[in-house]
Amino acid sequence: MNNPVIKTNALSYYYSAQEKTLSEINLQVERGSIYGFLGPNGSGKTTTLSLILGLLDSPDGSIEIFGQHLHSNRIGVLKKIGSLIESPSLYAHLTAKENLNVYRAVYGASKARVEEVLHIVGLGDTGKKTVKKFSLGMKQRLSIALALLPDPELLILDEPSNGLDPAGIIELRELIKRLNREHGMTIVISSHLLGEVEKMVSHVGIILKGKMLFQGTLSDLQSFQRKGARLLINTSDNEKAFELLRDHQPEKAEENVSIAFHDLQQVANITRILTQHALDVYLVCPQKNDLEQLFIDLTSSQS
Ligand SMILES: Nc1ncnc2c1ncn2[C@@H]1O[C@H](COP(=O)(O)OP(=O)(O)OP(=O)(O)O)[C@@H](O)[C@H]1O
Repeated sequence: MNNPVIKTNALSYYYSAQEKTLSEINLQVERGSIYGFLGPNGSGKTTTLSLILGLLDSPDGSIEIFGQHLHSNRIGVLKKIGSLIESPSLYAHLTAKENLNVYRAVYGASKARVEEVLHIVGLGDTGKKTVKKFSLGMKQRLSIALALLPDPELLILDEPSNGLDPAGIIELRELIKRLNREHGMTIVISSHLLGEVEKMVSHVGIILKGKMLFQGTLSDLQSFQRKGARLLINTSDNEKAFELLRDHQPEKAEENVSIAFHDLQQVANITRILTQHALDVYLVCPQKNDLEQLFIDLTSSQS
């Protein structure tokens, strides 16, 4: 198996002596993966990513990137990482290309690379348009273009969807998938919304209050989610539906009847029972755990 691109070992961090912000985080990112780093606001995502990028000092535990200790190979390691952790300063009165040319010298990138990254992020045809006329999504893609200048092997994006409208989120998602698929980049993307990243990630790490609750492939997470999932049912007579589904240990959920969801065959069986008893079926809908519910389930499965 490939060596992981990022491997932290019992990574802990204190902003102040009294408060442990991160507690023994073992984060592992496989080469070629898109790793969704999920957690609610304040759970420690930015702190973890800042440590991985060498922006914060003196954690407990260790960080290995590309198989090397960050501590002793800082410059060599960081050269191969592109990141977007705080919005970079974009010059509003300059075009996308002019902005990239300002940063080009910093990264020692060629003029050809500027054209290349403009094209990759889909800003190749913005010509003379200055950044002040860009949408937020375009600004975000330009920020990613800056991170791509050094042609990194690993791209770390901290909450890049923040503030974007649905169209901007879709464009960003397509860009991330393309960078991974066509340019072989390993990507770490943090978010507080599972729904926002689950259409693109291959792996997921979930952090809550500085502790890693879950780490695995997206399908591992989906099987976990299914375990706690419920089926919502709404019919022309929910009282009767409740009685008919007694064997499934139904619960009342607002205007619906809710039962534990197992598989799609169960949906077919239930619909048949209900229609055979002349009930009109308005809704039979598997309700996947959202991130909030998942946190509750993951937390309770650990206690
Ligand atoms: N510079 C700092 N000094 C002291 N405490 C901090 C500092 N930065 C973050 N914290 C605290 O550390 C905890 C983790 O914050 P962090 O920013 O890593 O979380 P996050 O998951 O990235 O959340 P968000 O999505 O809101 O940025 C929070 O309780 C936060 O208040």
